[in-house]
Amino acid sequence: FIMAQSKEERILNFVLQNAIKGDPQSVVDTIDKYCSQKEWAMNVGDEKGLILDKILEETKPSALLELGTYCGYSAVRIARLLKPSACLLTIEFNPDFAAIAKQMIEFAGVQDKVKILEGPSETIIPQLKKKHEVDTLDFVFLDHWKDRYLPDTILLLEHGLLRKGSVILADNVVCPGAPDFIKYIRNNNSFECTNYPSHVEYMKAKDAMEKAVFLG
Ligand SMILES: Nc1ncnc2c1ncn2[C@@H]1O[C@H](Cn2cc(CNC(=O)c3cc([N+](=O)[O-])cc(O)c3O)nn2)[C@@H](O)[C@H]1O
Ligand SMILES: [Mg+2]
Repeated sequence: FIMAQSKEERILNFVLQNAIKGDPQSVVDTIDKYCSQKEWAMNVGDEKGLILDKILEETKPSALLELGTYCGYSAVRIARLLKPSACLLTIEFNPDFAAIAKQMIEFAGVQDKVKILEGPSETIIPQLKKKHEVDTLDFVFLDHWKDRYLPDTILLLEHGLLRKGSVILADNVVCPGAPDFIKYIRNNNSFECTNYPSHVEYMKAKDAMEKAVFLG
């Protein structure tokens, strides 16, 4: 019985049945279509997605980290813009969501540029250098629990994962908001911050993204 599935399974099935296999743009557009017309879901979405695209095109990153894979919308959106040698590591602790994201990423054909790391960010970030052969990160996308933005940013610093020029981009700094992260990052002279006003995905409510460039 179709409604017995989870919302995330319905999103994946809609993509498998309506998007073009191997075409990441069609996967992104199809998720946006479903989530704006049928069931809202917490993807970064098309409006904030264009801001993400622009910052990626300016940064041209090779080593990327995303916190909070969910259904894989932003992993596909990011990977579609990466050069062949670039690699996005994305951390997800919910095994059901990780399984859905894996299928979404493979259907889009970007699996060679994306690696899903299953587990909580607080456990995996300290393992990135030794276990996942990361040197430093060029780009970090924060889109997981909002009260983890600050502690995980501090973990990235403590583990030497940021270098001069590393870009951190945080979703939802207005709604739901990440006030402790914003207070810290805007008052820390080692970061140069820029705010990008926008709206909550698929809604009229105000939201924003914050870019913080590490100055070393
Ligand atoms: N410490 C963590 N480590 C690994 N994965 C995590 C962690 N915290 C959450 N996740 C995963 O992030 C995914 C997405 N996620 C993000 C959030 C928090 N984000 C929001 O609540 C949110 C809420 C709205 N909203 O209410 O309008 C809009 C947005 O864009 C949002 O990101 N909750 N789950 C989920 O799959 C979850 O398992
Ligand atoms: Mg978000």
